[in-house]
Amino acid sequence: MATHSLFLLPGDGIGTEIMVEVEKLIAWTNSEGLTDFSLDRGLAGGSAYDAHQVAITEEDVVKAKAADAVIFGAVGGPKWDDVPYDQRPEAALLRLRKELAVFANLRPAICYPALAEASSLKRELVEGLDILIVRELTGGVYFGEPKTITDLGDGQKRAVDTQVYETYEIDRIARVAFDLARTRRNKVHSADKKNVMKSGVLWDEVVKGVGKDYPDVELHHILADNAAMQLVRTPKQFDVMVTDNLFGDILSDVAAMLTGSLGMLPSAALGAPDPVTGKRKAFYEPVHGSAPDIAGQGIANPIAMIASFAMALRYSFNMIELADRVEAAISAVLSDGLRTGDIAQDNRKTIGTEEMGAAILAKLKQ
Ligand SMILES: NC(=O)C1=CN([C@@H]2O[C@H](COP(=O)(O)OP(=O)(O)OC[C@H]3O[C@@H](n4cnc5c(N)ncnc54)[C@H](O)[C@@H]3O)[C@@H](O)[C@H]2O)C=CC1
Ligand SMILES: CC(C)CC(=O)C(=O)O
Ligand SMILES: [Mg+2]
Repeated sequence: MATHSLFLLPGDGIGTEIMVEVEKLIAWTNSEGLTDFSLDRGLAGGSAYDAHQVAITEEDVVKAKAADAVIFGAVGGPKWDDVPYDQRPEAALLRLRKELAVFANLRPAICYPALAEASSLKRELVEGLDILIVRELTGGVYFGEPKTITDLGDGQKRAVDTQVYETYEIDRIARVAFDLARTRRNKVHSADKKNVMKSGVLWDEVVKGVGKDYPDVELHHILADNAAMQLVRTPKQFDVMVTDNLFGDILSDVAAMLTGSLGMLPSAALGAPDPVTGKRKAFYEPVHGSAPDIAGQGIANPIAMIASFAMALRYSFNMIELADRVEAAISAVLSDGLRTGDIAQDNRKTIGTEEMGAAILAKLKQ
């Protein structure tokens, strides 16, 4: 029997295209005896809806919960704009995050040296950039109730989303951020909107309380709108940024562009360690979506997906050396000048998804 189980959910659009490249990589690490992964595959999002009229089947939710790690591509697309709201593709993702209770979303934004020119910011602003956004993933306004649209008559409607946080949810994500800061540059920025939101007031109070247990870590408060501005003004002032579900979603897309492209940003979503086994539920996915504008053309950048798999090696399986090797292979192909369209500079020749995946695998084999 294989030592570790992976459940693959490619999803929709470019999700399916980039997952193929990760599968090739896993086939190689397994064949070399570097890993011993068993693989199972399921459907999520529009692909599940087309097959079963649900965003994800109960069977696939059970498999996701049982796996040592879930590797997820991306879901969504205009094809499913008119499906019932609770079966829209994104519902699969939110349900999996909630049911796996993977509350801690690590979104590292690293600017690879060869890509300093690919960012929309000046080289000196992003060269050497290494920041980590720690996003709360299972609470806040994406999940809060009530969540309704009410018909008021006279052509008027009222839409309500509810932002809710409880102390324990803020406390546990803050501890993840402080613990990670200790392995980095000992600095945490906590971003909220305490000037206008009660949830922000509680967020700040709890984060400051947790900060007392980490006197060696510098804690800075920042309003989330200013955080967005500072990320593009002087991004290197940040080390770890902890924030809620909505602000983390937005701020991590901003951070992505500092690295050259949304196609570069991986993520890990982790649950609390099991009190008996110490194992965490874990969910790995690129930060980007299903990119309907380029889906089906074979031109998506697979790096965020492959780097998400590297995060699985690091965080779920403690295979640090192999994770380092995968990341070094990514860095090496970029240094060789290989580029997908999203990270190409100066009308440089570009390669497709498959060629980029193959080039990374070839570097790994060296
Ligand atoms: N985790 C997930 O499954 C997510 C799903 N979505 C869904 O994806 C769909 C499309 O959303 P968008 O707002 O367009 O966001 P998106 O992230 O799919 O695309 C935004 C832009 O970035 C480009 N891009 C993204 N990933 C890329 C890659 N790997 N290589 C090259 N270019 C890349 C796209 O071509 C597009 O121009 C929607 O249905 C949305 O709900 C959005 C974000 C996350
Ligand atoms: C369905 C969305 C919440 C996905 C997204 O944009 C994200 O998690 O970054
Ligand atoms: Mg997002």
